[in-house]
Amino acid sequence: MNLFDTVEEMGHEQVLFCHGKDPHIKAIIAIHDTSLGPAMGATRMLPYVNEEAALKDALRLSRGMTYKAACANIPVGGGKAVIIADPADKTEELFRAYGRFVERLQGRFITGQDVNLTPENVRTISQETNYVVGVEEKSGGPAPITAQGVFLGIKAAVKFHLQSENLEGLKVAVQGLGNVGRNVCQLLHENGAELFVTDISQEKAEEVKRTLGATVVAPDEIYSLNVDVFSPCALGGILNSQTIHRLSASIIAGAANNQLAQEQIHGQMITEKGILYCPDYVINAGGLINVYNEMIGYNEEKALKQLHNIYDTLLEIFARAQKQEITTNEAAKQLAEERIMSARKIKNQIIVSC
Ligand SMILES: NC(=O)C1=CN([C@@H]2O[C@H](COP(=O)(O)OP(=O)(O)OC[C@H]3O[C@@H](n4cnc5c(N)ncnc54)[C@H](O)[C@@H]3O)[C@@H](O)[C@H]2O)C=CC1
Ligand SMILES: O=C(O)C(=O)Cc1c[nH]c2ccccc12
Repeated sequence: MNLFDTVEEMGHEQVLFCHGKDPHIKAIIAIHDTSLGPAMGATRMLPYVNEEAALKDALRLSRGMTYKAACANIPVGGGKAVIIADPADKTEELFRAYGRFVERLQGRFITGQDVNLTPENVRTISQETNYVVGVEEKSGGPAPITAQGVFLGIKAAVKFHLQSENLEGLKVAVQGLGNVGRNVCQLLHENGAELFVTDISQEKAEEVKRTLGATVVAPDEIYSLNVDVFSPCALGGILNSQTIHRLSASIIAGAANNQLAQEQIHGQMITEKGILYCPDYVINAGGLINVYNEMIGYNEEKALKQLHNIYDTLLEIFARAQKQEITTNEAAKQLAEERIMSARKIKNQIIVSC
């Protein structure tokens, strides 16, 4: 990968390679765009197969955060960080060292808990920096709010694509029953939907079967079920050339980040199959909305209003995509870029007039 060509093409402002010998640490902080405000994005820890995979993840996730904030109409920018390590090798020193890197950015980047980090790990990071939000005790964690946003997204997609405002009897396949997926299942069940679920944890699947009457399937079977909605709430990259042709759902609406393995190619394949795709960074903005409001002083009414905007924003994106004959992903990107451009113009006007 030619690094500067890639960041130029993707539009990143800054990429930081954080390295330390004692304690040993390798982390990448990617700051995509701060036109709308400081870059926000949670930190994940994974034993990436190689450094290029880690960099790609950080670059793509941070750009997704910029679009997420812009589509949610929140005045923050996009960033994301990855710590390259096996979660089995976590130490207090590692998290403290990472916290010092974040502190040195003096608020240009604000982070929190993502894949493989616990609230305790985030508390350790916050011993070295104030630029951490969303530690569980304060707000109950962002996952339940993210799930509410996904639920609203499913409702918007059902209204647009199936011309129905009622979820009664709707068949939904949920992949991943973690903090978000489990809550999505609960909301769907309460609204009369029929659930088909999978998780690599048999225990989690059994719990949802027992409490919500869901049908449990093996992880690989989730794609080919005869359902109305496929809701990916586990991993990224699951919409690819192997899986898309197996789908019979007419709507894709889930929480996972980076669902499309390759945005253009797979976004197009989905559209050609007549499937309505809810762009991941639009439908899963609830977590960001929650931590942002926590940061500025939580006001429930305001946070819920922003959350409910996910419904209208998705309807606007679906209509735009239909009208211009583009993918929903392209329509969402257009909307985000328009908002960022106008924020930049206003900033420049202020600078010029001073
Ligand atoms: N927690 C939040 O507020 C937000 C989460 N997201 C994204 O949503 C997704 C889910 O997040 P959480 O629920 O917080 O994570 P989590 O780690 O609590 O849950 C993920 C679940 O997926 C399961 N899983 C992993 N591989 C699987 C496979 N191959 N097949 C089936 N199940 C599998 C895991 O066993 C786990 O139960 C992630 O991609 C995350 O990046 C996005 C925005 C906000
Ligand atoms: O939506 C995402 O991918 C996020 O990273 C949202 C998020 C959850 N917890 C946080 C803490 C600080 C900044 C963003 C987040």
